[in-house]
Amino acid sequence: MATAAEAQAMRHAVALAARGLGHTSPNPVVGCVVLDAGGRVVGEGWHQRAGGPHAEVHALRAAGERARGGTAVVTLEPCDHTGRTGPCSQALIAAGIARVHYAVADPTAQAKGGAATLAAAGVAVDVGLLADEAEAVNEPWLTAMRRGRPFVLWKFAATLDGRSAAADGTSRWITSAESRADVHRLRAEADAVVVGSGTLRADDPHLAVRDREGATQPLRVVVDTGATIKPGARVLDDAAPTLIAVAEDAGIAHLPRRPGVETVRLPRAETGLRIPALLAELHGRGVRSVLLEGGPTLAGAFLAAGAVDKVVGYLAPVLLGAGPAALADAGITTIAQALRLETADVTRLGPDLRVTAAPIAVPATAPSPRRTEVFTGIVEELGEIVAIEHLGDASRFQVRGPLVTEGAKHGDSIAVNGVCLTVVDIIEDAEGTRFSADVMAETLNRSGLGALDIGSRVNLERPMALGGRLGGHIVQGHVDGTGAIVDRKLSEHWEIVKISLPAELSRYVVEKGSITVDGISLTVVDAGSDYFTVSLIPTTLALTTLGVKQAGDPVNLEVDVLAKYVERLLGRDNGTQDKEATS
Ligand SMILES: NC(=O)C1=CN([C@@H]2O[C@H](COP(=O)(O)OP(=O)(O)OC[C@H]3O[C@@H](n4cnc5c(N)ncnc54)[C@H](OP(=O)(O)O)[C@@H]3O)[C@@H](O)[C@H]2O)C=CC1
Ligand SMILES: Nc1c(N[C@@H]2O[C@H](COP(=O)(O)O)[C@@H](O)[C@H]2O)[nH]c(=O)[nH]c1=O
Repeated sequence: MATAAEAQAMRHAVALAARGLGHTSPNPVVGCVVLDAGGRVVGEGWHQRAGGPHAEVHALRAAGERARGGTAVVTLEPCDHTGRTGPCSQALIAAGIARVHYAVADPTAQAKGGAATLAAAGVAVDVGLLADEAEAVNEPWLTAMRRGRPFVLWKFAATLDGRSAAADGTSRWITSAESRADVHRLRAEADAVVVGSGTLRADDPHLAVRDREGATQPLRVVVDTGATIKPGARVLDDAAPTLIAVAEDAGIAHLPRRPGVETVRLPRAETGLRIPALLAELHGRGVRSVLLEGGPTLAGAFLAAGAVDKVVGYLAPVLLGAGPAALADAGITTIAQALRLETADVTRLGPDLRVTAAPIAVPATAPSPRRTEVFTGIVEELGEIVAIEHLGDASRFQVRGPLVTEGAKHGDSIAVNGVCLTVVDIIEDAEGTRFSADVMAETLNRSGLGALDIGSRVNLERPMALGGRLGGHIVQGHVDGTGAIVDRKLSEHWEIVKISLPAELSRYVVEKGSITVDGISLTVVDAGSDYFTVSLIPTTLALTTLGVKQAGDPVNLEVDVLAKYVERLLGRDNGTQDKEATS
């Protein structure tokens, strides 16, 4: 339990952290307040710039000897590593701090562990004080660390009838001076401001921060597949650095070559450049937060890629009646696919309204309203879990699987150990291409996915394509239950594996029938009331999880859907059928 003084100190620490916004990338913003043994504030500080002292060091310096026996209140778990500065955990121990309250755990493998080091040194450690506030101030950095790509805030300015420009393409200005000044605050807090080539041509935008003293200028990024930018474009001046993203085959001889202006070649998508590749490039350059300033076409592509974390719309009491909408095609064709947002804030700015909202996370393992996928149980690739992030009672898995990830996009399905998951993100960087997918608590509990760890191998299969071969049998990717490997017996050419079977599933399992084990379509050799056996050929052993799983390891089971239909048609299911399936 925190005292009132500690809670007040944390509130102040969050405000201190906010002072670093826009200056600390690629580091987080962090605030710290030190209380002496009597609960009086004796030091405070915040991380002011990357490479500079951390918040704890500033606060401890200010407190001096008064820190001994006192409490440090800090918005993020103190770091445990030596980077450009020493570990804060050691600094706190050396200063004689007796208790540490930190609000949010550090999600990075490099820095986390400070809490454990402090506890091992006898410091009392508490986590979670004002965690929501501390999460909010560090949202861009935390999102970037958790998702492996920069946080993206899409900003647009629109008339009350939803237009972002007039019919002739002019759009200056729809919103008021107050709103536009607020946009410069957003630019100052962002590491990069991004626009598409359409906006570049229509507006010749400048994209730098203006009228904000001490602001760190963001990287100006133009997404210009064909390198159409004119040498005299305003973004090419020296007010801020500029990155021109072009296609791998674009001619760039005419582009200016001077300090502050860089060109990067990226792979093409169906339209324009690949958004995940753009974000990976920016992430690699230390960009943790992107302000996407449009226009409507590029914003649609970001949304379709699942790459918008927050939206801020400035709505002006203006009508145009014609002209481009604030958002162009985002891959949504029917109302069931509408991207629903949760409004976080509505503020009046002069005559305008500023609405801030975030996409509502749809549990990715919920039945899709859009389609029913069909798998065949022929595993395409043995993938690997490379990260697991805990999001409340759900988990976000990052899975390495270059084959199934190729050409995949946000919203696609991939069966992971026989569980149909929806791709949230495609992540491309030096570590290779991965996809991330969310798994609800219910699925974690009811399938073997909850037992997976970083490094676990997983069977991966994309849904069957129209006209593809049905190599195995019809697999839905809806796990009915879990069994466990009972034993494995080697024979000369194959291995007989015995797997335990939950009692409620045994009626669907018959000799020579089909069953899906961890997403693999297999033929049942022998079926008992609480077990079945399958024989595995060397190829299956080499290419799937069943080659490595040992006695006691859990496996996901999906019984043959035909058996369920037969049972229902014969009226023998007592209405219980399939209610237990996980997804
Ligand atoms: N009110 C507001 O907030 C804003 C209004 N506007 C207005 O919007 C209009 C311009 O909008 P628009 O033409 O949609 O321009 P965009 O800025 O959205 O640029 C679209 C272009 O970006 C390029 N691009 C690169 N990669 C991709 C990708 N993956 N997906 C889609 N496009 C990609 C494409 O051209 P290519 O591949 O050839 O490079 C595409 O045509 C102007 O009238 C401007 O005034 C613009 C911004 C904000
Ligand atoms: N029209 C419009 C906006 N347009 C956005 O501002 C960009 C111009 O930036 P700059 O050249 O730096 O002033 C332009 O390209 C587009 O992205 N923004 C707004 O807040 N309100 C508006 O009414």
